[in-house]
Amino acid sequence: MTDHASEPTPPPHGLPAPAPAGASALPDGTYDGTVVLVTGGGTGLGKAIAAEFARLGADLVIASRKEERLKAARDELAGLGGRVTSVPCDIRDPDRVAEVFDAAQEAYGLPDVLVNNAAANFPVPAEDMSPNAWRSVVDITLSGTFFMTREFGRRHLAAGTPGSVISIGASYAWTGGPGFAHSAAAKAGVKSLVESLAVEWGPYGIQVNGLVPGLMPHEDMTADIRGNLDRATPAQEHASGDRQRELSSRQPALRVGAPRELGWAAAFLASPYARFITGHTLVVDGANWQRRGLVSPEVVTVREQMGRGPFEG
Ligand SMILES: CCCCC/C=C/C(=O)SCCNC(=O)CCNC(=O)[C@H](O)C(C)(C)COP(=O)(O)OP(=O)(O)OC[C@H]1O[C@@H](n2cnc3c(N)ncnc32)[C@H](O)[C@@H]1OP(=O)(O)O
Ligand SMILES: NC(=O)C1=CN([C@@H]2O[C@H](COP(=O)(O)OP(=O)(O)OC[C@H]3O[C@@H](n4cnc5c(N)ncnc54)[C@H](OP(=O)(O)O)[C@@H]3O)[C@@H](O)[C@H]2O)C=CC1
Repeated sequence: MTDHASEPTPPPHGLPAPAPAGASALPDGTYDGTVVLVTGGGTGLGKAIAAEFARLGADLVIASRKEERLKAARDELAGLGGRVTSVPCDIRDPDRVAEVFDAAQEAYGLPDVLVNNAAANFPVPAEDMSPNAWRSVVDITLSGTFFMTREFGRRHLAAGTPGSVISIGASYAWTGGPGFAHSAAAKAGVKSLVESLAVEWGPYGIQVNGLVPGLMPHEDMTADIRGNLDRATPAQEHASGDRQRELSSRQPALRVGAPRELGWAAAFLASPYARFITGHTLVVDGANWQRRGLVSPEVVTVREQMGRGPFEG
């Protein structure tokens, strides 16, 4: 019998690194002749998702509020493959949403794939959250996602054509998100929409799935979200540029995710190789959301974590 106790244990090394940028598991040209609409496609994870579709031949439509960002991303994405157009839009406004689809149809045709990536979020203790702060996050994240999805569904039902919707979620849709009550509630709504609409629209050939990123730092992160990461890591780590290493040490994968890993998952979910997958939300986070310790850590209130004093009413 082997005495395992006497064998030295190799140090943990985490999950392997992803394939290099520019690689793809899907055949070249998988999205040739296909139109993909990505909300929030001008920044961060939305841009990374759009890039993977573009590499596989898709024509892209990216939509969000800020025209300058969209233009910069459009130029970047245009170098990857298909054509790219951008349409300024606040997804909270159903009329503007309809105009995005009109513009997309005029440019390339009715989008075959919709990626609901745009969302809003900032950490705030629930007792400090103003009604407008709540509404802003819930309206963008949940209502905006619904308005986009409804418009996509209506147009495909009218045309009798199939389609695929991917809505970007967050793992606190299952767990709750202390300090992010508005966003967690909205993302729980998004997950529920995925499940409802997959059944409603399956008979019409429309797939509806969710896709959840883990910690995937990128240069476009808002100051609010970046500030939250700063709280999670010691100040000297930011100064020395070692924050990435510090963040990695807090993940079961012993590394953070690369945005392209989310892009690859999106490209798979909307592809011909995933036609029987619908109503599902796929989590791409190296199992971080399932993490539990043998011993529970000490409770620290959200106010304390954010360095806030007592509630002042
Ligand atoms: C680390 C864990 C992450 C968990 C996973 C999820 C991640 C993400 O979702 S990351 C995506 C983050 N990206 C964004 O949020 C991009 C878009 N966001 C924004 O543009 C702003 O953050 C926005 C939502 C505040 C902008 O919406 P807009 O309607 O233009 O907002 P206003 O500036 O008018 O503000 C509305 C309302 O919200 C209050 N508010 C804004 N920031 C904060 C804050 N940091 N803390 C508390 N309250 C905030 C603002 O004061 C307004 O309320 P009133 O003052 O009562 O009018
Ligand atoms: N980064 C992370 O660690 C995680 C991210 N997520 C989710 O991933 C997705 C992408 O996040 P990430 O790339 O990090 O965030 P970003 O802040 O980079 O992207 C958010 C995008 O949404 C757009 N947007 C915001 N409000 C509106 C609006 N009212 N109408 C239209 N577009 C809007 C923004 O563009 P503009 O300002 O031009 O309108 C921006 O392009 C989101 O759904 C987020 O909730 C989930 C878990 C973790």
